Amino acid sequence: MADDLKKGLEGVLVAESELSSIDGDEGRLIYRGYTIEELARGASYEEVVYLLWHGHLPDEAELAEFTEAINEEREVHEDVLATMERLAEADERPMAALRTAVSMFSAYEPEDDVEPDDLEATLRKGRRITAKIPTALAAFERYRLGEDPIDPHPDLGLAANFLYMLTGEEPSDVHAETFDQALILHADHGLNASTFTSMVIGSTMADIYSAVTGGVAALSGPLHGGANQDVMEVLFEIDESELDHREWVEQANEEGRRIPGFGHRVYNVKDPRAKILQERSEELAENGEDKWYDYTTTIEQFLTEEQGLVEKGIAPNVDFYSGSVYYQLGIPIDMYTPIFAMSRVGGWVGHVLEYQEENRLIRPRARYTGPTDQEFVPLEER
Ligand SMILES: CC(=O)SCCNC(=O)CCNC(=O)[C@H](O)C(C)(C)COP(=O)(O)OP(=O)(O)OC[C@H]1O[C@@H](n2cnc3c(N)ncnc32)[C@H](O)[C@@H]1OP(=O)(O)O
Ligand SMILES: O=C([O-])CC(=O)C(=O)O
Repeated sequence: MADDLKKGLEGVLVAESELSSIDGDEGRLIYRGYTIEELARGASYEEVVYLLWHGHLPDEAELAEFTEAINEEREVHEDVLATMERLAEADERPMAALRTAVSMFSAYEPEDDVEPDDLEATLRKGRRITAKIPTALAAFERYRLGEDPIDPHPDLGLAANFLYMLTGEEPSDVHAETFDQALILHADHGLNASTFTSMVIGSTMADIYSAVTGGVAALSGPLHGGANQDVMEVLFEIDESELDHREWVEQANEEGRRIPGFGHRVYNVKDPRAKILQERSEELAENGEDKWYDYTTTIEQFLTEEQGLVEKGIAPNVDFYSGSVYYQLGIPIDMYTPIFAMSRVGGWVGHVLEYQEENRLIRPRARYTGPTDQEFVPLEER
C-alpha cells in the first residue's frame, strides 16, 4: 500500500464522474461536455439540474414534466415552517437553519420505506429536497423580518420564485435571469469539499437527506462556500474605512490578510465563473450602485497585476464577484452561502446517485504518528 501522504487529498483520484470537469490551467469548466459559458447563456437552472441528473439536456416535454414535478414539491410541512420560525427567533445563522431544515424534511418524506439502493427513489427524494430548500430558506428570512412566509408562485421558475418568496414582489426579468445564471454557475464543481462529503455519506448507503445535510454543513465553512459572504463583508469594511479603496487593499496586503474569494484548490487562473459574475456585477452597477463593483475590480487589479498573485496561481474564484451581484439583487448577505447550497444541491444529489450506481464504501486511512508502547495505569493510580 502506497505510503505517500496527500494532505487535503490534493489531486487524489477517488472516483470517475461524467458530471463536470475542470481545467484549472485553462480556466475551463464543463458540465457533461457543455461549457459553463454556453449553459449560463442559454439554459435555466432546472435544465442544468436535469442535465446533471439525467445525463442529457431535456427536450421541451421532459423539461415541462421535470419543472412541474419540482413545482409540485415546493411546499414544506408546517412543522418545518414552525422550526424555521423558532430558529429565526433564536437568531440562528441561515446556513445552520438550512442544515436543520434539510435534515427535518426527511420526517415528511412520503417514500421513507424504500431500499437504500432504490436509486429512482433517491432521485425523487433529491428532487423534493431541491424543490423545498428555497421555500424553507425564504420562510426563515421572512420570519427574521417578523413577516409571514409567502407561498411559492406557481408560474415562476426556481430562481425567480425564490426572489419572489423573499419579498412578495415578482423580480424584474434582469434580476430573475441574473439570479438563475448564478444558480447555474454554482450547480456543480467536481469533487469539492461539500460534494465529497455528500459522497462519503452516500457511500455508506445512508439516505440522500443525510448526504445533503452533510453537504450543507461542509459548504458553510469560510474556506469553501462561506467565502462569498466574507467577500461582501470585506467590501463593507472598505466602504466604512477612512482609507480610499486602493489604500485599503494596500494596507490589508501589507498586514498579510488573506482576501476571501481569491485562490482555489483546482484553478491556477481566474475562475471562468468569476468572469461571468463579474460581467453581471458590472451590468447591475451601471444601473445601480457602482462602488461595490469598483472595490472588487480594484482589489483584483492590485492583487493580481501589482502583487503578482496570478504568477503564484492565485486568482478570483466564483465567490469573489457573486457577493456584489447578490447585494445588488437585494439579497441579505448571510443568505449568500445558503443560496450556494440551494444551487449545489444539484451537484450533491447528482454525484451521490452516480457514485451509488457502482458503490464502494469510502474509507481512506491516516498514518499513525502517536505512541505505540504506552503502559496502562489504572485511573486511581494516575
Ligand atoms: C466555492 C469555493 O469553495 S472556492 C474557495 C472559497 N474560499 C476562499 O475564497 C477563501 C480564500 N482562499 C483560500 O483560503 C484558499 O485559496 C483555498 C482554501 C480556497 C485553497 O486552498 P489550498 O489549495 O489548500 O491552498 P493553500 O491554502 O495551501 O494556499 C496555497 C498558497 O496560496 C496562498 N493563498 C491561497 N489563498 C490565498 C488568498 N486568498 N490570498 C492570498 N494568498 C492566498 C497561500 O498563502 C499559500 O501561499 P504559500 O505557498 O506561499 O504559503
Ligand atoms: O471546487 C472547489 O474546490 C470549490 C467549489 O466548490 C467551487 O469552486 O465551486
